Amino acid sequence: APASWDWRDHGAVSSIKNQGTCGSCWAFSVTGNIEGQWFLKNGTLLSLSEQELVDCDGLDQACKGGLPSNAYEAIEKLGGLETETDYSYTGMKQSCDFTSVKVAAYINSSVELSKDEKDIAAWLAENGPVSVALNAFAMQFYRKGVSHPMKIFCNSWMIDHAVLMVGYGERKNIPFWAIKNSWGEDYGEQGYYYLYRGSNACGINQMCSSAVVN
Ligand SMILES: CCC[C@@H](/C=C/S(=O)(=O)c1ccccc1)NC(=O)[C@H](Cc1ccccc1)NC(=O)N1CCC(N2CCOCC2)CC1
Repeated sequence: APASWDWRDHGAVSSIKNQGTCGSCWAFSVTGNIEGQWFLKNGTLLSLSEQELVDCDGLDQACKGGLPSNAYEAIEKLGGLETETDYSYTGMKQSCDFTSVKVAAYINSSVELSKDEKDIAAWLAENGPVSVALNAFAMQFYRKGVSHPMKIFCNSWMIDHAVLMVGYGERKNIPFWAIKNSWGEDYGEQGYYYLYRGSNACGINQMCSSAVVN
């Protein structure tokens, strides 16, 4: 795998979004992954709808949380995702307003990735941004630089947030993951969180997944 990679350099990542007070991070993680998969298959970068998942994904709990694995299944059943413009974000659960006529992107299946950070980096560089989940404790106090929280402050078994891994590299010999968050542009470094790579920090390696677009 390349020593570093960043899908933002290849046009596969949409702009930073803001989930607001709704616990819909799981939906943003999944739309970010599918935006990347769709771009790499069809050459078009779309901004896809999280609100469709909040309102219409009955396997998840809208603003009270969800799992990417459930969301992929729900998207397959619904038939795809509408664009952010067609089904815009309100940050509150409403009645489902999905219409298959407006589907802009669809998926065929999904995959769970290896839990080995070397394999995850190789998969990412080859296939696109990855939906990941982690313990977000350190993220809440993050401002800039490569976050390397002590294990006691970032328990790998208390995973409570879902985000999008868009790249990896090294800063002053410190290996990092570049992570797209959904807490707005003012968060961290222009909306991004940089986490130490190589010690399974905060459980980042535990739940890596991606949609598959054939
Ligand atoms: C209230 C939900 C908040 C929301 C988004 C987080 S957040 O708001 O961005 C945030 C996270 C951490 C600190 C501060 C803010 N978190 C989630 O959606 C997290 C994300 C996650 C956690 C663990 C593994 C994978 C993904 N998921 C969850 O919170 N849930 C996962 C599914 C679970 N279901 C219960 C019923 O039976 C089926 C499963 C409900 C809770």
